Amino acid sequence: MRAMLELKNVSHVYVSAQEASLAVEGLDLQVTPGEFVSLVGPSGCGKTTILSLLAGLLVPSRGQVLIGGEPVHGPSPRVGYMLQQDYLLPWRTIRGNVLLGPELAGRQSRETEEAVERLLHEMGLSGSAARYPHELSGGMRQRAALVRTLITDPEVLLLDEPFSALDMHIKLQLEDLVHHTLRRMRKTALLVTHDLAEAAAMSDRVVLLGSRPGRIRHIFDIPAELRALPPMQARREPGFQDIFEAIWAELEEGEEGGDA
Ligand SMILES: Nc1ncnc2c1ncn2[C@@H]1O[C@H](COP(=O)(O)OP(=O)(O)OP(=O)(O)O)[C@@H](O)[C@H]1O
Repeated sequence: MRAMLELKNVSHVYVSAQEASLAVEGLDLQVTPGEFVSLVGPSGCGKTTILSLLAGLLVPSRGQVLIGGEPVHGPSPRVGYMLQQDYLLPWRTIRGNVLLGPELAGRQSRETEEAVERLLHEMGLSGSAARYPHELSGGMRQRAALVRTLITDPEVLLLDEPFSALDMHIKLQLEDLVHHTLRRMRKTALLVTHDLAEAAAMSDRVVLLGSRPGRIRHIFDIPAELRALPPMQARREPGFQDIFEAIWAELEEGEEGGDA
């Protein structure tokens, strides 16, 4: 099967007037259509750099970055981004925020409006569509941000710590909702997170990176019986602790080896 996301021997150097620093080196990764993959690793190992390369916000210093088999030449509507901060426009209602993407793309239609209402309903936001962002809780705002990302129908979602600013119980609920929605829509997703349990509960595979420079240390396949479950349920399975501890042990080994 052709990869939806592909990094081929990718390295990236940040260059400033004072110095050049090698952020990631020799990355090879393929993510198949509909797969959910997480990137974990110590601070500074290049997780955000990888998302920026895939989003077309950075050009790799070496190697190739491909989406759907095509080289990335800049931001593309095939790719949606969800971040820790929701970046909802405070002067627009939730519905107005969600409709911004289609408006800018000149794709306003009855179908789009119906799709917005459907997604708002699925995210439990129908009753809040006419409210402004400051009137909503953090979890509701992130659900609105997810609707805004999904309404442009990207094939790929890049998720940069989208749950990290939320209270634990809201975070667990949102993990389930995002997992369910992306699976149902058969989206390909790459999640950056510092939370190893979140990565293990939500993903098909977990990519562990080492740092200085960022390199792939190990790729963990999540057992099929866990993958079939919603994240909250997967966390309660006996096999969950084993995979969590395997990732943790590998992360610690890297740090002891001066990798962090
Ligand atoms: N704009 C930049 N200019 C110079 N160096 C940068 C820049 N952005 C990132 N770096 C460096 O590149 C490396 C990778 O950074 P990146 O932000 O991708 O890591 P990360 O794994 O996302 O970190 P964190 O987990 O702390 O968010 C780090 O050493 C960082 O200092």
